[in-house]
Amino acid sequence: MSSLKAHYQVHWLTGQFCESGSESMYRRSIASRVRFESCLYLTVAALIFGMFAISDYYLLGINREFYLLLAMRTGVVGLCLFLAFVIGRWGGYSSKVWLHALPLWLLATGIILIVPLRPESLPTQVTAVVVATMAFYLLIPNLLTVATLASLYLNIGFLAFAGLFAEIGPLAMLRIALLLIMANVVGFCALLRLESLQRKQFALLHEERDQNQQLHEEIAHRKSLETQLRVVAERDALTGLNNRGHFMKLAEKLLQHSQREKVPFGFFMIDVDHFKAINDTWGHRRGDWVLTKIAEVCAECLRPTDVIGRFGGEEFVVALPNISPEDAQMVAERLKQQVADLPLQKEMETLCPSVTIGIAIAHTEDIDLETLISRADQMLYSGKRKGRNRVVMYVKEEEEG
Ligand SMILES: Nc1nc2c(ncn2[C@@H]2O[C@H](COP(=O)(O)OP(=O)(O)OP(=O)(O)O)[C@@H](O)[C@H]2O)c(=O)[nH]1
Repeated sequence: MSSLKAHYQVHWLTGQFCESGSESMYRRSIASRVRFESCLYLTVAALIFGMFAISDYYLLGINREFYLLLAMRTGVVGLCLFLAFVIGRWGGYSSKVWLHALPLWLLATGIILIVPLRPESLPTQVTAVVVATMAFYLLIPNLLTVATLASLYLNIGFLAFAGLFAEIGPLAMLRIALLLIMANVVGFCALLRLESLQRKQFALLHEERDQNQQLHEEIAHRKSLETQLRVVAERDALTGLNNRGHFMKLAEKLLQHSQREKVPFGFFMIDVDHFKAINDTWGHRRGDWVLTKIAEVCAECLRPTDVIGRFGGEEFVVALPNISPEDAQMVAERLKQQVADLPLQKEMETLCPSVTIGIAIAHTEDIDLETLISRADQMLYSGKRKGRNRVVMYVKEEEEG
């Protein structure tokens, strides 16, 4: 936060950002507006300056001074209009500050040059210089240094020419100087205040935007942490299947839903045969690999609505909502076959993986998940006893027998 503040610190005298990066960013953000405003004000100022030719005519009549003034005014107006056009087209405020300064110096020169040609109308010219000074400060936006230098040039030049050509006494000179100093101080302070206020507003907006950005990043980070935590809490680290706890939650919901809808619900208990021998022969690392592959093919065999999980060790469980006993038998047989066809690593070519699957079906009766699991488990062990690599389904008679 404090580094942000330092980043957007405004200089007390120039009204600009102390850091050049921030200043360039600010200038870029207002470049097109400044270009338009400079172009507009410059055109208006040039036209007003030109229109004073009418008063020259009434004051001087047609004589050499009038023609000189007219030539000077025409030159200044023409150049100013040309520069206004150039600024409007290409006047990048951040890189071509001189282009914005040039017309001010031109206008100032024009105003100064009137003094020797019309020395008798000095009071009018003093008013014009005061107005021009204020206009430099207030109408040339965001260029405090440029406006200050141009105003100082105008004021000092005017005073010098007034002293040289207008034959005024020291007291009148002092009065004019004080008036011009006042105009400069007022103009400078007003523009300084405006510039720093605009930059402070810009800084506030950016700080807010940066904070929003940070907040968004924080939210995204938290969301990703949440997802990671959920994965850790719900997934089995080795196979990526649902872990036992999460599987039980999902299976419970599916069973309840099936009972509400009055549709059958199937449950598989799958156990890898002779898995200890696999571990003993090829080591635990390859044993892990076999478990992962079996988990993969099992998951691929199922419908999107079925839910599979690792129950523990080399045991997997599957919940199959809305499935008939015949379909359940078919799915289990397909699953057993997929495991038998498992593509194996070269070193494990002699391995013939197989699984025994116990199935229990909840028809429409009110039965809980624990009972279903225990029935499927009984069938699993019955299959193991009968020689493994088989599918055994729970049927009522068997329970009674
Ligand atoms: N590599 C590996 N082995 C595991 C993992 N979890 C359990 N096991 C092993 O799986 C083996 C299971 O052995 P048993 O319960 O005797 O069953 P089995 O050898 O598959 O024999 P049957 O189930 O009767 O066909 C044990 O040796 C466990 O150490 C595991 O995550 N990775």
